[in-house]
Amino acid sequence: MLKLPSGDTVPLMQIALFQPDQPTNTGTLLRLGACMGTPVHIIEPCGFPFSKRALRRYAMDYADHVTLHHHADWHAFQRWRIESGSRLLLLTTKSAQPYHQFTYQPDDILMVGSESTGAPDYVHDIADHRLLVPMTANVRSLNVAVSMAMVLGEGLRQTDNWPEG
Ligand SMILES: C[S@@+](CC[C@H](N)C(=O)[O-])C[C@H]1O[C@@H](n2cnc3c(N)ncnc32)[C@H](O)[C@@H]1O
Repeated sequence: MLKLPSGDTVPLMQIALFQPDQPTNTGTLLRLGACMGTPVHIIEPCGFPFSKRALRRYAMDYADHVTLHHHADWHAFQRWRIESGSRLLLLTTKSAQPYHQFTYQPDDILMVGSESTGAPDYVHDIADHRLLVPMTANVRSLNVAVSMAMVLGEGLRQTDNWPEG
């Protein structure tokens, strides 16, 4: 759920980046959030200095059009998430659940792991569901932003929650 300043809540899919390493990927995901009207949560520590200047450098002016939540650490994110009551869906190559055969809810939180190490066990343990984008054999993984774009697209398609142009 997204809480509006009025206190009302609206069901809205949100995306979360667990300890991102690469500012260019973070910029791409912020741009995705800006274009899809999807709030973005960034969970520290990041592998780069997090600043308004860095965001504008990598997300350009799209940084001005995204609802961004910056969490000091995993515990801060978890506190917010539990209060939100939304499901946490972790995108991971370690799942056997294909993302396109999963049923989404309009207020799901889609999370990606860091580029270098993915998500640690404690995130896997707490996730409500873990989703895989099926790949060909002998490859390791998709780019983090590409995997999120695919899954977010399917989630928005199923819930018919596209942004109004
Ligand atoms: C570059 S990958 C991480 C690779 C990392 N070395 C590992 O072992 O998890 C970064 C993130 O992209 C997402 N990702 C990449 N490919 C994926 C796939 N095929 N299915 C689901 N998530 C994927 C996951 O969230 C992953 O944590």
